[in-house]
Amino acid sequence: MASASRTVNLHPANYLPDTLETTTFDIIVIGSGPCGRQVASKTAASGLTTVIIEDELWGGDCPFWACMPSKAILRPGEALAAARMLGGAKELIATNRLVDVEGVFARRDKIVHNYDDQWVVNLSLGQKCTVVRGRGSLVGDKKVLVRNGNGQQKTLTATHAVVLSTGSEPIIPDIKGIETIDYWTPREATSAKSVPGHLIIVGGGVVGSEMATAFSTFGSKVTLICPNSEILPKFEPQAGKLVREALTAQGVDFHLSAKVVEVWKEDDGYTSVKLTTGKIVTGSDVLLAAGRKPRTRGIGLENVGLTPSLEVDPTMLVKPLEGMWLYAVGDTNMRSSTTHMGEYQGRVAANAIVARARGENVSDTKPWSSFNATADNLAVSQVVVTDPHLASVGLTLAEARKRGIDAKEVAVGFNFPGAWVFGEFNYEGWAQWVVNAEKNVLVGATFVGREAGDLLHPSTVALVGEIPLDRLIHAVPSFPTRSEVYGLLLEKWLAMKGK
Ligand SMILES: Cc1cc2nc3c(=O)[nH]c(=O)nc-3n(C[C@H](O)[C@H](O)[C@H](O)COP(=O)(O)OP(=O)(O)OC[C@H]3O[C@@H](n4cnc5c(N)ncnc54)[C@H](O)[C@@H]3O)c2cc1C
Ligand SMILES: NC(=O)c1ccc[n+]([C@@H]2O[C@H](COP(=O)([O-])OP(=O)(O)OC[C@H]3O[C@@H](n4cnc5c(N)ncnc54)[C@H](O)[C@@H]3O)[C@@H](O)[C@H]2O)c1
Repeated sequence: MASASRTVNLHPANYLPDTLETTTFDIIVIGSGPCGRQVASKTAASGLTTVIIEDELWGGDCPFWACMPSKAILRPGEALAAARMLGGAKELIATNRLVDVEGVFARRDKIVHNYDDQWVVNLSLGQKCTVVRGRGSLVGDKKVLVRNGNGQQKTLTATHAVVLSTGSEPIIPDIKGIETIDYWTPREATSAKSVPGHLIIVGGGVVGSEMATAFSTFGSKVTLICPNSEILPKFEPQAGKLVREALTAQGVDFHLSAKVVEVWKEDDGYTSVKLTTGKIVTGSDVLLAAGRKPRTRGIGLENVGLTPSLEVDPTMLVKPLEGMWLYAVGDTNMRSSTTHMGEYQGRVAANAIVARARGENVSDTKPWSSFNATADNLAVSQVVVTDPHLASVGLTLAEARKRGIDAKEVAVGFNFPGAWVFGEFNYEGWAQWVVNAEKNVLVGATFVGREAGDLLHPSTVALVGEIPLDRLIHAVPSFPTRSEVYGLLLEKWLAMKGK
């Protein structure tokens, strides 16, 4: 069995509620994750006094438990695989396809600063924010109680706004016997100290697919169980299929259209799971990766007449609530659970808070204004760090058509010189645009290919800027680079239009 416990360094002696010199701030932010800190840094920079409350590691999930450690453990396997495509490099790499796991974990520990959060605290202090460790909860309009484990507590008052940025927590599926096993959540996977013999992953979304990629390069046998007919169901079906085929080639077993109905512990310490298909799979460890829900329990929403599922307007103001003082950003509002989109919401919320504090009315702003998180609806971008990467922005073809858009699909492969230099004529990939044919602009894009995540951003820019595709032909990709795929997409689209 792999061990899951971690030591974290919280510096608990510092920044306690009793050390606060005042209890009144212009802005109170609950949660020091990337999204809360984004708001706080901007409100503080504009001269509004801002306090951040945090009851775990300062910095939230992204730097310690989520984005950074997951990408840290994925990158070595990916780099090795990329080098193995190249004659002249592959001969120098051991034929064993596994990474050096101890080295990978040591690098991960460095990247997460050994679970010591002082560097992020220093960032917040440098941004002129007041820092306080404890659990925050709403106790009335603009009133937040901060309480720590030692019984210290203070009630803080906001003169302008309270921002909820409390993040999300894993959904634990309702499976018979689940309470009898010692399962992993994503935290135990990204902070693993040893390698499971056989990891069973429940859920075929982003976490499930990324962790299947990582642990198979560590030498674990991996079985992934997904209730949908294809993995990564939020993306283009062809993209999920390509990632699954690559993982299958790497030795991962898939059970699609299957749910776990029961789990139990075997006498030898292994865990068995029974599927809706009747099959039983036995492994050393189980990772639950079945999605996330807002971390809103126990934060006092009932004290201001709200329920745990928060709805926000385009400025991130919580609806329906009088007084325009409560905002929710990042995973808390579950609009799109990524760091970059949550930080974007944080920027929009900060703009609105600062403007409202000056007495401006910013509630009826147009899409794409600095007070309106329009991209949440039209331009969500994401790179799934599987091997190959799955990078996407905007709408899928099906979503676009559902919205009544005259959407056309343009899809090409990666058979061109810029891709050949990354392998030996064997760089495999798929690029797809979803075009609004009537307006001649992009509404969606997907790229699948090894290390292809960075190909996405030009499409995001074209989509947000609504650049006419005829104009884009003047943006000439350099030769020989993988960006040549843009030329192929454009030529295909112009041919489809008969130009
Ligand atoms: C395994 C994994 C990998 C991921 N990889 C990526 C990736 O590569 N790229 C990407 O963009 N996204 C990734 N994500 C998603 C990303 O981690 C989240 O979207 C992001 O962390 C959300 O930031 P946040 O500020 O909303 O919340 P969080 O980062 O969760 O921060 C919320 C903070 O609030 C604190 N808090 C909660 N309640 C209270 C309270 N009552 N009082 C005081 N403090 C409180 C918590 O302790 C926490 O520190 C990944 C997620 C997972 C699970
Ligand atoms: N690279 C990145 O940007 C990155 C990486 C990891 C996570 N994240 C974010 O973190 C969030 C959480 O990721 P996630 O993979 O947990 O969620 P997800 O929503 O991406 O996928 C959840 C998966 O679990 C399945 N599922 C749901 N109920 C189930 C059940 N009862 N049994 C088995 N499977 C079930 C779903 O069908 C889906 O395939 C995502 O929103 C994602 O955007 C981002």
